[in-house]
Amino acid sequence: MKASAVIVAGGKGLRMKKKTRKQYLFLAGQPVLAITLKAFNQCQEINEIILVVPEDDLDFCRDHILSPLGLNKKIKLIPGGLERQNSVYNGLLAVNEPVAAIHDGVRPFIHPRQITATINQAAETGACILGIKAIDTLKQADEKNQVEQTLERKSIWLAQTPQTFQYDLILTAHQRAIKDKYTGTDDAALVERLGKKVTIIPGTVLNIKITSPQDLILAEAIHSAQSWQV
Ligand SMILES: Nc1ccn([C@@H]2O[C@H](COP(=O)(O)OP(=O)(O)OP(=O)(O)O)[C@@H](O)[C@H]2O)c(=O)n1
Ligand SMILES: C[C@](O)(CO)[C@H](O)COP(=O)(O)O
Repeated sequence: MKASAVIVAGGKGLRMKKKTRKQYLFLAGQPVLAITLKAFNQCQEINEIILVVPEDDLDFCRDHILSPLGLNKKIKLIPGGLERQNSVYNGLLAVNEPVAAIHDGVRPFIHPRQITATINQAAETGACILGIKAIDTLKQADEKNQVEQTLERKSIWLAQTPQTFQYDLILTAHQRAIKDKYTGTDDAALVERLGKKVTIIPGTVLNIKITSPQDLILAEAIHSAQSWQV
Protein backbone atom coordinates (compact mmCIF):
# COMPACT_ATOMS: atom_id res chain seq x y z
CA MET A 1 0.00 0.00 0.00
CA LYS A 2 1.41 3.38 -0.98
CA ALA A 3 1.11 6.31 1.42
CA SER A 4 1.86 10.00 1.78
CA ALA A 5 3.89 11.26 4.73
CA VAL A 6 2.73 14.50 6.32
CA ILE A 7 5.67 15.75 8.38
CA VAL A 8 4.61 18.66 10.57
CA ALA A 9 7.41 21.05 11.46
CA GLY A 10 5.43 24.28 11.57
CA GLY A 11 5.79 25.02 15.28
CA LYS A 12 7.67 27.73 17.18
CA GLY A 13 9.33 25.41 19.69
CA LEU A 14 8.67 27.76 22.61
CA ARG A 15 9.33 25.11 25.30
CA MET A 16 12.82 24.59 23.89
CA LYS A 17 13.65 28.23 24.82
CA LYS A 18 16.21 28.67 22.02
CA LYS A 19 16.53 31.34 19.31
CA THR A 20 16.61 28.75 16.55
CA ARG A 21 13.41 26.72 16.13
CA LYS A 22 13.97 23.20 17.50
CA GLN A 23 13.27 21.48 14.17
CA TYR A 24 16.40 23.17 12.75
CA LEU A 25 18.69 22.60 15.76
CA PHE A 26 21.67 20.39 14.99
CA LEU A 27 21.72 16.86 16.33
CA ALA A 28 24.89 14.88 15.63
CA GLY A 29 25.84 17.34 12.91
CA GLN A 30 22.55 17.63 11.05
CA PRO A 31 19.22 19.40 11.56
CA VAL A 32 16.68 17.38 13.56
CA LEU A 33 14.19 17.77 10.70
CA ALA A 34 16.68 16.39 8.17
CA ILE A 35 17.09 13.19 10.22
CA THR A 36 13.32 12.76 10.35
CA LEU A 37 12.97 13.33 6.60
CA LYS A 38 15.66 10.73 5.87
CA ALA A 39 13.76 8.06 7.81
CA PHE A 40 10.63 8.68 5.70
CA ASN A 41 12.71 8.80 2.53
CA GLN A 42 13.97 5.30 3.40
CA CYS A 43 10.47 3.90 3.83
CA GLN A 44 9.42 2.03 0.68
CA GLU A 45 5.67 2.54 1.17
CA ILE A 46 6.02 6.33 1.21
CA ASN A 47 5.34 7.76 -2.25
CA GLU A 48 5.43 11.45 -1.40
CA ILE A 49 6.55 13.59 1.52
CA ILE A 50 4.51 16.65 2.43
CA LEU A 51 6.61 18.88 4.63
CA VAL A 52 4.73 21.53 6.62
CA VAL A 53 6.83 24.41 7.96
CA PRO A 54 6.20 27.94 9.26
CA GLU A 55 5.23 30.24 6.37
CA ASP A 56 8.28 32.46 7.04
CA ASP A 57 10.61 29.47 6.72
CA LEU A 58 9.53 28.15 3.31
CA ASP A 59 12.60 29.51 1.48
CA PHE A 60 14.96 28.52 4.29
CA CYS A 61 13.65 24.95 4.28
CA ARG A 62 13.82 24.65 0.51
CA ASP A 63 17.41 25.95 0.39
CA HIS A 64 18.92 24.68 3.64
CA ILE A 65 17.01 21.52 4.54
CA LEU A 66 15.59 19.95 1.37
CA SER A 67 18.19 20.89 -1.27
CA PRO A 68 21.21 19.53 0.64
CA LEU A 69 19.34 16.28 1.39
CA GLY A 70 18.50 15.46 -2.25
CA LEU A 71 15.69 13.10 -1.27
CA ASN A 72 14.46 10.74 -3.98
CA LYS A 73 10.71 10.99 -3.19
CA LYS A 74 8.23 13.54 -4.48
CA ILE A 75 8.32 16.47 -2.00
CA LYS A 76 5.74 19.20 -1.37
CA LEU A 77 6.53 22.14 0.90
CA ILE A 78 3.44 23.60 2.56
CA PRO A 79 2.94 26.55 4.97
CA GLY A 80 1.77 25.61 8.47
CA GLY A 81 -0.94 27.13 10.65
CA LEU A 82 -1.31 28.60 14.11
CA GLU A 83 -1.68 25.26 15.95
CA ARG A 84 -0.36 21.77 15.15
CA GLN A 85 -3.86 20.69 14.11
CA ASN A 86 -4.03 23.54 11.57
CA SER A 87 -0.63 22.53 10.17
CA VAL A 88 -1.71 18.91 9.81
CA TYR A 89 -4.87 19.98 8.00
CA ASN A 90 -2.88 22.15 5.56
CA GLY A 91 -0.66 19.14 4.86
CA LEU A 92 -3.60 16.78 4.42
CA LEU A 93 -5.04 18.99 1.69
CA ALA A 94 -1.93 18.20 -0.39
CA VAL A 95 -2.12 14.39 0.03
CA ASN A 96 -2.40 12.30 -3.12
CA GLU A 97 -2.39 8.74 -1.77
CA PRO A 98 -5.10 6.60 -0.09
CA VAL A 99 -3.19 6.51 3.24
CA ALA A 100 -1.54 9.39 5.15
CA ALA A 101 1.15 8.91 7.82
CA ILE A 102 1.26 12.02 10.00
CA HIS A 103 4.50 12.54 11.93
CA ASP A 104 6.09 15.20 14.11
CA GLY A 105 9.16 16.68 12.41
CA VAL A 106 10.82 16.66 15.84
CA ARG A 107 10.61 12.88 16.35
CA PRO A 108 13.81 11.99 14.47
CA PHE A 109 14.25 8.44 15.82
CA ILE A 110 11.41 6.85 13.94
CA HIS A 111 12.45 3.62 12.23
CA PRO A 112 11.23 3.06 8.63
CA ARG A 113 9.94 -0.40 9.66
CA GLN A 114 7.62 1.19 12.20
CA ILE A 115 6.29 3.63 9.61
CA THR A 116 5.51 0.63 7.38
CA ALA A 117 3.78 -1.20 10.24
CA THR A 118 1.38 1.71 10.83
CA ILE A 119 0.68 2.02 7.09
CA ASN A 120 -0.18 -1.67 6.74
CA GLN A 121 -2.47 -1.63 9.76
CA ALA A 122 -4.19 1.63 8.76
CA ALA A 123 -4.73 0.33 5.22
CA GLU A 124 -6.55 -2.62 6.75
CA THR A 125 -8.51 -1.08 9.64
CA GLY A 126 -8.54 2.68 9.02
CA ALA A 127 -6.39 4.16 11.79
CA CYS A 128 -3.15 3.14 13.51
CA ILE A 129 -0.78 4.98 15.82
CA LEU A 130 2.45 4.14 17.58
CA GLY A 131 2.44 4.26 21.35
CA ILE A 132 4.20 2.95 24.42
CA LYS A 133 2.61 1.44 27.48
CA ALA A 134 2.84 3.43 30.69
CA ILE A 135 5.65 2.10 32.87
CA ASP A 136 5.50 4.35 35.93
CA THR A 137 2.67 4.35 38.44
CA LEU A 138 0.07 6.93 37.44
CA LYS A 139 -1.27 9.51 39.88
CA GLN A 140 -4.06 11.96 39.24
CA ALA A 141 -3.54 15.20 41.20
CA ASP A 142 -5.39 18.47 41.72
CA GLU A 143 -4.08 21.94 40.85
CA LYS A 144 -2.11 22.01 44.14
CA ASN A 145 -0.37 18.72 43.23
CA GLN A 146 -2.31 16.84 45.90
CA VAL A 147 -2.88 13.26 44.75
CA GLU A 148 -6.52 12.48 44.14
CA GLN A 149 -6.13 8.88 43.02
CA THR A 150 -3.80 6.22 41.63
CA LEU A 151 -4.91 5.22 38.16
CA GLU A 152 -5.11 1.70 36.77
CA ARG A 153 -2.14 1.76 34.39
CA LYS A 154 -2.52 -1.48 32.47
CA SER A 155 -4.76 0.09 29.85
CA ILE A 156 -2.79 3.37 29.55
CA TRP A 157 -0.66 4.10 26.47
CA LEU A 158 1.41 7.18 25.65
CA ALA A 159 0.67 8.22 22.08
CA GLN A 160 3.48 8.86 19.63
CA THR A 161 3.64 9.49 15.90
CA PRO A 162 3.39 8.35 13.14
CA GLN A 163 -0.37 8.39 13.34
CA THR A 164 -1.54 6.82 10.10
CA PHE A 165 -5.00 6.82 8.57
CA GLN A 166 -6.99 6.05 5.48
CA TYR A 167 -7.08 9.43 3.83
CA ASP A 168 -10.85 9.87 3.62
CA LEU A 169 -11.20 9.08 7.32
CA ILE A 170 -8.60 11.56 8.59
CA LEU A 171 -9.81 14.30 6.24
CA THR A 172 -13.39 13.83 7.47
CA ALA A 173 -12.16 13.81 11.09
CA HIS A 174 -10.30 17.11 10.63
CA GLN A 175 -13.21 18.71 8.81
CA ARG A 176 -15.60 17.64 11.59
CA ALA A 177 -13.21 19.05 14.22
CA ILE A 178 -13.12 22.38 12.36
CA LYS A 179 -16.92 22.45 12.16
CA ASP A 180 -17.25 21.62 15.89
CA LYS A 181 -14.37 23.94 16.90
CA TYR A 182 -12.71 20.95 18.57
CA THR A 183 -8.98 20.97 19.22
CA GLY A 184 -7.14 17.78 20.08
CA THR A 185 -3.49 17.24 20.96
CA ASP A 186 -3.15 14.47 18.39
CA ASP A 187 -4.86 13.36 15.17
CA ALA A 188 -6.15 10.07 16.53
CA ALA A 189 -8.37 11.99 18.98
CA LEU A 190 -10.21 13.52 16.03
CA VAL A 191 -10.89 10.05 14.62
CA GLU A 192 -11.88 8.62 18.02
CA ARG A 193 -14.60 11.25 18.39
CA LEU A 194 -16.17 9.97 15.16
CA GLY A 195 -16.61 6.66 16.97
CA LYS A 196 -14.00 4.92 14.80
CA LYS A 197 -11.48 2.41 16.13
CA VAL A 198 -7.81 3.37 16.36
CA THR A 199 -5.25 0.56 16.71
CA ILE A 200 -2.07 1.13 18.74
CA ILE A 201 1.14 -0.61 17.70
CA PRO A 202 3.86 -0.71 20.37
CA GLY A 203 6.59 1.79 19.52
CA THR A 204 9.82 2.31 21.41
CA VAL A 205 10.91 4.74 24.11
CA LEU A 206 13.57 5.94 21.67
CA ASN A 207 10.95 7.64 19.47
CA ILE A 208 11.07 10.78 21.61
CA LYS A 209 9.55 14.12 20.69
CA ILE A 210 12.22 16.76 21.13
CA THR A 211 10.35 19.26 23.28
CA SER A 212 12.57 20.78 25.98
CA PRO A 213 16.32 21.38 26.36
CA GLN A 214 17.00 18.09 28.20
CA ASP A 215 15.54 16.18 25.21
CA LEU A 216 18.50 17.35 23.14
CA ILE A 217 20.93 15.67 25.55
CA LEU A 218 18.86 12.50 25.40
CA ALA A 219 18.66 12.76 21.61
CA GLU A 220 22.46 12.97 21.24
CA ALA A 221 22.76 9.81 23.33
CA ILE A 222 20.09 7.97 21.34
CA HIS A 223 21.68 9.01 18.07
CA SER A 224 25.08 7.68 19.02
CA ALA A 225 23.51 4.39 20.07
CA GLN A 226 21.60 3.92 16.79
CA SER A 227 23.37 1.97 14.10
CA TRP A 228 20.52 2.27 11.57
CA GLN A 229 20.52 6.07 11.47
CA VAL A 230 22.43 7.67 8.57
N1 LIG B 1 1.51 25.36 14.60
C1 LIG B 1 2.22 24.23 14.68
C2 LIG B 1 2.64 23.71 15.93
C3 LIG B 1 3.39 22.53 15.95
N2 LIG B 1 3.73 21.93 14.79
C4 LIG B 1 4.59 20.76 14.80
O1 LIG B 1 4.03 19.71 15.57
C5 LIG B 1 5.07 18.93 16.14
C6 LIG B 1 4.81 18.67 17.62
O2 LIG B 1 4.54 19.89 18.28
P1 LIG B 1 5.35 20.50 19.50
O3 LIG B 1 6.40 19.61 19.99
O4 LIG B 1 4.35 21.03 20.47
O5 LIG B 1 6.10 21.72 18.77
P2 LIG B 1 5.98 23.28 18.96
O6 LIG B 1 4.57 23.74 18.86
O7 LIG B 1 6.96 23.83 18.00
O8 LIG B 1 6.54 23.44 20.46
P3 LIG B 1 6.06 24.41 21.62
O9 LIG B 1 4.67 23.93 22.00
O10 LIG B 1 7.07 24.21 22.69
O11 LIG B 1 6.04 25.82 21.06
C7 LIG B 1 6.39 19.67 15.91
O12 LIG B 1 7.14 19.01 14.92
C8 LIG B 1 5.94 21.04 15.48
O13 LIG B 1 6.84 21.70 14.60
C9 LIG B 1 3.27 22.43 13.57
O14 LIG B 1 3.55 21.85 12.53
N3 LIG B 1 2.53 23.58 13.55
C1 LIG C 1 0.99 14.31 18.50
C2 LIG C 1 1.84 14.05 19.70
O1 LIG C 1 3.21 14.11 19.38
C3 LIG C 1 1.56 12.64 20.22
O2 LIG C 1 2.36 12.40 21.34
C4 LIG C 1 1.58 15.04 20.81
O3 LIG C 1 0.28 14.87 21.29
C5 LIG C 1 1.87 16.45 20.45
O4 LIG C 1 1.64 17.26 21.59
P1 LIG C 1 2.25 18.70 21.79
O5 LIG C 1 1.26 19.38 22.70
O6 LIG C 1 2.32 19.31 20.43
O7 LIG C 1 3.56 18.54 22.47
